[in-house]
Amino acid sequence: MKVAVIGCGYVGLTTGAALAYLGHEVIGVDKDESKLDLLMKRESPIHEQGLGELLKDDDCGITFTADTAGAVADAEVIMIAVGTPQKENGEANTYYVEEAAREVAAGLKDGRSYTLVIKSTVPIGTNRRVAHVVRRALAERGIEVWVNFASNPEFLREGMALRDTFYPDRIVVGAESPEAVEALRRLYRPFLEQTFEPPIFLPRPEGYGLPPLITTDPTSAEMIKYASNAFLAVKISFINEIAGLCDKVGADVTEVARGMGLDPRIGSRFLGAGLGWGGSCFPKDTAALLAVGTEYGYTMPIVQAARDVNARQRLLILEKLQAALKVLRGRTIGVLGLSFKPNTDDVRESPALDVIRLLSERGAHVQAHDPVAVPRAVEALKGLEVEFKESPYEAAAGADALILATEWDEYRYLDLKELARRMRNPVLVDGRNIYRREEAEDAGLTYMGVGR
Ligand SMILES: NC(=O)C1=CN([C@@H]2O[C@H](COP(=O)(O)OP(=O)(O)OC[C@H]3O[C@@H](n4cnc5c(N)ncnc54)[C@H](O)[C@@H]3O)[C@@H](O)[C@H]2O)C=CC1
Ligand SMILES: O=C(O)[C@H]1O[C@H](OP(=O)(O)OP(=O)(O)OC[C@H]2O[C@@H](n3ccc(=O)[nH]c3=O)[C@H](O)[C@@H]2O)[C@H](O)[C@@H](O)[C@@H]1O
Repeated sequence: MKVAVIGCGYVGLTTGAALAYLGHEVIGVDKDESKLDLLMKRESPIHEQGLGELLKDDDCGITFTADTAGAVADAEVIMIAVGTPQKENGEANTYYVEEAAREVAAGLKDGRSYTLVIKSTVPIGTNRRVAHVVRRALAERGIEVWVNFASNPEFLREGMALRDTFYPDRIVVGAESPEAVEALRRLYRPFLEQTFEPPIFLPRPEGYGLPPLITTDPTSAEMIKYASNAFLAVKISFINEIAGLCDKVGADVTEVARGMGLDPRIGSRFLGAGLGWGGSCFPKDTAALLAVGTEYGYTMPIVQAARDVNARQRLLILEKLQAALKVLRGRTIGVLGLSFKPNTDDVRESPALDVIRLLSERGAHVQAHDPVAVPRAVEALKGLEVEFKESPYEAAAGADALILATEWDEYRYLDLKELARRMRNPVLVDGRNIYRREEAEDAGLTYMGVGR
């Protein structure tokens, strides 16, 4: 099928490249010139496992342009995957989605039919709103075009974006018209039936079954997306709340999570206590859900509490440091990890950066390391005096304490004795609970985890 994807960020680029690999004729549109320059050279503007390889793969014939109207004219399916950032009042900003919709409408051809899909995470009612925007624009142009609208929320995780796209847990389509559902069923058939030959670097996971296609109305589809993210955020905040109590009573939250997670009704995933959640989605999507509630005069105390607990997690780490060092002002603190999670260079709402900001506010000097996210962190932390180091050992050198903020694999196998030797004061705050206490203490470190 001919597909146009508007917005080549994490979602648009991953989806577009994967659909092109399946054999669809995909054209990706973006307005960001520096991004487009890289894409034209078939280089990935984001650090995402396998994406660079996929873009260079002969089977992935995706092309790129800045011209939305030209890209959509002959497309059968048009996907909008632009950002929906948080507004000051917490609401999701749908400006970019509506702008993209207007640009799409300007390119549609008289007498043709299209399926217009919203992949961005958008507040309830946005699909209807976009339909209105497009129909009005077409009426102004005085042309007759049949547009079938669909909401097709995305569930991929950064760092695993291609894996989640090729091997999804489910595909959700919210549409009023059977034509839209049929178009998306055709588009995704190779994923639904797993009939494609997996890319060499992305083998089909063992035991992976076929993903269900959930068809529903657009409003429910929009709600599925927000409810899923909010639930995951609540789950992490719940274990973090338990971790705080574990600290007080002397239990080990990793043991508690293991014991809880074996109950299939609970499940073991997303019970990792630590610095809390960040990223471009949980913070913004929980805020957006609360804002929708407010619009209807409806409070959502569980989602609110998840956010409160999450904000408190960052402060708890500082309290641990204060307990160990007494005074933070004038201290040197090493920070390992800057991205909001491993395997990505995304630092949006990163817990690591929040901790660095708090440390700087309290007069501590920070020296940080990250395997890939330093350039983005430099940008995000502009104005703060943070030193960026080439290796984790350099980040530890001369430090009064070291905080493990992001659990990159390379931090799992550090020579802890060497870290301790390089530090002025060998205090290790394990903000992701990846080390064993005995191992750290044997290496001469004073160990502090979260909830253990
Ligand atoms: N990042 C993630 O892991 C996931 C994100 N989402 C949702 O998907 C949406 C997109 O997120 P990301 O891909 O992370 O955003 P992003 O910020 O990485 O990419 C958005 C892209 O859209 C481009 N853009 C904006 N307006 C445009 C226009 N009028 N025409 C063409 N291009 C335009 C921007 O230049 C940018 O490259 C958001 O609503 C987000 O909540 C959903 C699931 C996962
Ligand atoms: O809507 C989105 O954008 C996406 O948001 C999340 O994906 P992502 O933000 O990429 O990353 P996650 O793996 O969910 O991690 C989010 C945050 O939670 C933290 N986390 C995760 C798991 C855990 O046990 N503990 C924990 O603190 C991570 O460190 C990270 O800061 C969801 O997992 C995706 O399904 C969704 O599509």
